[in-house]
Amino acid sequence: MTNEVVWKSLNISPKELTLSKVLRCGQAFRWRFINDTWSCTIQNRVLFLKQDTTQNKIHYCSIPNLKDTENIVKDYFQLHVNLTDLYLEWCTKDDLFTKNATNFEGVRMLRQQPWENLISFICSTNNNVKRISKMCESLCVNYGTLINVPESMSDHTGVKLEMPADPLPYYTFPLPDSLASPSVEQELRQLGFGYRAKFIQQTAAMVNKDPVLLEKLTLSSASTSSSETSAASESEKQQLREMPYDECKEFLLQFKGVGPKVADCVALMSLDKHDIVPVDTHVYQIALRDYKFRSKAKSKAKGKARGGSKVKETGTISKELYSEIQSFFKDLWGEYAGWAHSVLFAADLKDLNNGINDTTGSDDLKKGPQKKRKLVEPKKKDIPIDKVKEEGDQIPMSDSQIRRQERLYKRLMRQQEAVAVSTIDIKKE
Ligand SMILES: Nc1nc2[nH]c(O)nc2c(=O)[nH]1
Repeated sequence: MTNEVVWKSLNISPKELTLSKVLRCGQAFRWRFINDTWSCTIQNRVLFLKQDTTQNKIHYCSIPNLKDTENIVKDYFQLHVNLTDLYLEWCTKDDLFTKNATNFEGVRMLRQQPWENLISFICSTNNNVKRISKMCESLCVNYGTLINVPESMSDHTGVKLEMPADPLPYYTFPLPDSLASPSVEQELRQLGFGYRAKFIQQTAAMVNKDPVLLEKLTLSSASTSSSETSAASESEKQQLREMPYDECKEFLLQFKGVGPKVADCVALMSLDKHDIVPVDTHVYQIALRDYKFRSKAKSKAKGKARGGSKVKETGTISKELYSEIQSFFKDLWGEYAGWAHSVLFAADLKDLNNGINDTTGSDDLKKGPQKKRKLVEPKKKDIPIDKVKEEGDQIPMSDSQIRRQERLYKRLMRQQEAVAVSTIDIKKE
């Protein structure tokens, strides 16, 4: 590899893209920020980004210096979508958006690789951003491929550049074949993944043994088209990004550890389903607390209007309530509802708020009006929405913690329809 790096620039204002918000708002989990530079491995390169808000520029370069990096950046941030116009539209439609999105400009939806996104959100079940990030990093370090970054490089004019000093090497996110072997489950347990270890290994094994699944989930370039060398026939390929939402969701739900919320996060964050709002505790709380959402089904059936009463003691909600909340936001914000939700999700995260939202002194996210819930058996068809309370915030977790989580989780998973809706736990980071 030549030690030459070429920094290039895109003209883009913080209103259109604010890296410090977007790369920390619970969509992607592997971005590092060192010496004013963001970096992450993406499609077999390390991508470096610097934002200059005064000049309305984002500088980027990659190692190795590959020709398609500009396309990768534009595609990853979906720069063809005018976010300023979308904010204006959401503000016109929704006064609360106007109020809550203040200071949250430039939060756009990333367009991530579906395979990585799927595994990251399997990790996100009952978890917080910090721990999800540690797990993703751990997957890369243990199962990814090293990308060598020289300490010093020159730019294309020969001027010597110091790369941001980073003590940690860069690894790619592992492909399914690296995670598919049965021994991976035990290894991941030892690394502190708990019950997620099994889901990751099983999902990887499913994808690894089926060329059609592999093709659909591991897109090789920024485009939606598949590679010409694929073993899958045209009809089998049916690209997920072009598929209708229902079919796409059905496809995602076949994987282990994937429930409605995880599937919706992948549909929104990787597969162009821009209108989809993944419903978890926090979105549910935003609906109740800020939007005074009330379930119509409930008020019709029992003459009672409080949506809050619909989260059962099991911490689950019905499929109907899940779709009711999803439709509520879609009706409110329109075809980019999923993007709008991400702005409010970011605004609700304390890490991005310098503690402004730190009303409880202990949580990742603002607290809603919900009562403490006991964990009891959910009914069939209920979707677990709430966090399972965790005692520790560090990985590896203790064996007893893992066993406890497994017991709780298995109990929920036993129910026919009660597949996991992952949440970010609300522990302080
Ligand atoms: N509803 C959402 N849930 C999330 N979890 C997570 O890690 N990110 C999100 C998100 O953006 N929305």
